Amino acid sequence: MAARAPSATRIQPVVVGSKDATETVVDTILKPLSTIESAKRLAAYTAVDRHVKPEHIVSILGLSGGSTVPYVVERIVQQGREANKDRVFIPTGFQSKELIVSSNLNLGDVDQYPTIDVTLDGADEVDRDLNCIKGGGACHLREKVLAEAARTFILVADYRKNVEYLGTNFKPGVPIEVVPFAYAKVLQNLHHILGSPKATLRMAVAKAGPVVSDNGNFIIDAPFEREHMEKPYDIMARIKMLTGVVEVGLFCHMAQAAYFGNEDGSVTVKYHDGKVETVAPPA
Ligand SMILES: O=C(CO)[C@H](O)[C@H](O)COP(=O)(O)O
Repeated sequence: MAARAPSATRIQPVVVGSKDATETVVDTILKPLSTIESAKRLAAYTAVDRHVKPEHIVSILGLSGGSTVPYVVERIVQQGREANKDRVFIPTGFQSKELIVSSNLNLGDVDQYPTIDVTLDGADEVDRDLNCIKGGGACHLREKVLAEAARTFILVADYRKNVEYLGTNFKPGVPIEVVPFAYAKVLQNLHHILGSPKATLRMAVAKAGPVVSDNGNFIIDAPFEREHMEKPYDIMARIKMLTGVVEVGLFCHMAQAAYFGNEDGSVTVKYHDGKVETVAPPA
């Protein structure tokens, strides 16, 4: 099944718990898809068409949070009830769980399914080696668990996320989940030992105080200079060694492929072996 061309007038789906949930439902219903949303959807549809075949009736799929993954679910739902009746979908947290339930898909847990056929996930930025920054939505601990559990881990994003080096467009820094008791010490270590003087505790927007993850932890955003981001595995390992750090939002050597929707309606597919493919816009 070929992905449909993005349309400037197509209605954006209303998604329970999306990052845009602050918009009213009426605004969301009336708003046509922007170029960026079209790009996200095109990448998501193409990835689903390639990795979640209608004939793959029995499969376990991991789904993350973020604003791109709802388009993954939209495409999976379009495959129909029969294709989805025996599939099990594993969420990473509140948002993706709501999405699975409201889409009438079968909900599972990684406790029951520690091996997952395919995990599809968004990303904040992806480099030329398919290393990525994740955790803009503070879900990266669970997302990493589902990425590791997956036989195939696929990234889906729009063109802004397709970069040579991490940190090119995504400026808040590397998301780091920390145990609340340890946050001040981890911040101090990031500032003075690991070379991220601007690392900050992420504050909530519609609540006083810090963002609290689905695991009850805090999130630190730590920007690093290019020299560190060119070797993301090294800096990830050093951050992870700090006492109190639960997980680092750098996913290195994990993805098999990344799908990027482009402004012109094409999709760039990058593979872990360095191959790059351009899927032309649908006629
Ligand atoms: O890592 C994530 C959540 O922790 C998201 O995948 C990432 O923030 C990308 O989000 P979006 O699809 O909204 O751009």
